[in-house]
Amino acid sequence: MLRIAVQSKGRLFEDTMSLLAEADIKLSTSKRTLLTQSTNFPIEVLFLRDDDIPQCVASGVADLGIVGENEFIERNEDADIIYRLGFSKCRLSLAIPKEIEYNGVQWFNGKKIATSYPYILQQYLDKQQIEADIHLITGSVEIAPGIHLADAIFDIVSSGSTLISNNLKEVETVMKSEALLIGNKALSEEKKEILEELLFRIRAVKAAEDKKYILMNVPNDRLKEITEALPGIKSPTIMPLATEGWSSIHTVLDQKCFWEIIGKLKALGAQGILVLPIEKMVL
Ligand SMILES: Nc1ncnc2c1ncn2[C@@H]1O[C@H](COP(=O)(O)OP(=O)(O)OP(=O)(O)O)[C@@H](O)[C@H]1O
Ligand SMILES: O=P(O)(O)OC[C@H]1O[C@H](OP(=O)(O)OP(=O)(O)O)[C@H](O)[C@@H]1O
Ligand SMILES: [Mg+2]
Repeated sequence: MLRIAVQSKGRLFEDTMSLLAEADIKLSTSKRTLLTQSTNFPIEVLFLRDDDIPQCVASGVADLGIVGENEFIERNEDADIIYRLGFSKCRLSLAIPKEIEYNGVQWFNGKKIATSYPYILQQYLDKQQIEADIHLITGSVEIAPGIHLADAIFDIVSSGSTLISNNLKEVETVMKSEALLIGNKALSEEKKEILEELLFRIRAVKAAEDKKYILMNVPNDRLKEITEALPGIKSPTIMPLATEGWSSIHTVLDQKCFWEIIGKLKALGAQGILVLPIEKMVL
């Protein structure tokens, strides 16, 4: 049985639980315990604070973990990055009071910077040859300049709205982050096999993300133009309709180019366009 450490509550929790659910890993959710076994897959889930996940995986207490890249790098623990999960995207940035005129990273020399990420910040400052005083705080970092606890902050930014509401501006982006699946470096062969099965499912779920299955009716004399306009995963499926002179085209489209393509297809004579979500995709 594989043991995976996940965040018990917070920013990573919901996406992590949805990913496991979409991979058809059922958990007994009736009682909220620290450790829950799956009822249909050889895995058990250990719920922890995200700070503790890297060490737990590196030491082998858990075989796998799902944690933010920022936290994984900060903890500097020896574990493998197995898969980049693509959710909880954010960045770690330096920010300063918005009225200050900023003239480059040298501004931070001799300044006091509040952060929960001292290791990543120190590495960055060393690289930039800046000497600053790092003030460690574990939460509400953005308030620090406002209460004269520090001159600047180094923290997570996503939409930037927390910075704005604290009268701060982002001046340097130090690293980008997303949720990672990390793994212990010495998994047994049996555990590696379970991990492969888990990865197979995760890949299928991820491949289907942002993809749509579309079907439409097209007059046969437009088939060539319409199929050429479709950037499907392979060539589309074409089937004759009961109505003489018409066919049905089925294909998979990227959500990103969806509206652009749909407009083109309609203009080329496609009718009755149906768009369906895809649950999983095995490529
Ligand atoms: N605003 C955001 N947008 C996107 N991702 C974020 C955001 N804030 C945090 N994250 C990501 O989610 C992770 C967990 O954030 P959260 O705020 O839940 O952490 P926490 O308060 O340290 O939780 P815990 O109680 O588990 O220690 C962060 O390490 C980061 O990778
Ligand atoms: O750029 P934004 O979209 O505003 O996001 C950034 C904020 O999000 C996180 O805090 P969260 O809201 O999770 O609260 P927390 O401080 O309790 O962790 C993070 O610590 C930042 O404060
Ligand atoms: Mg934490």
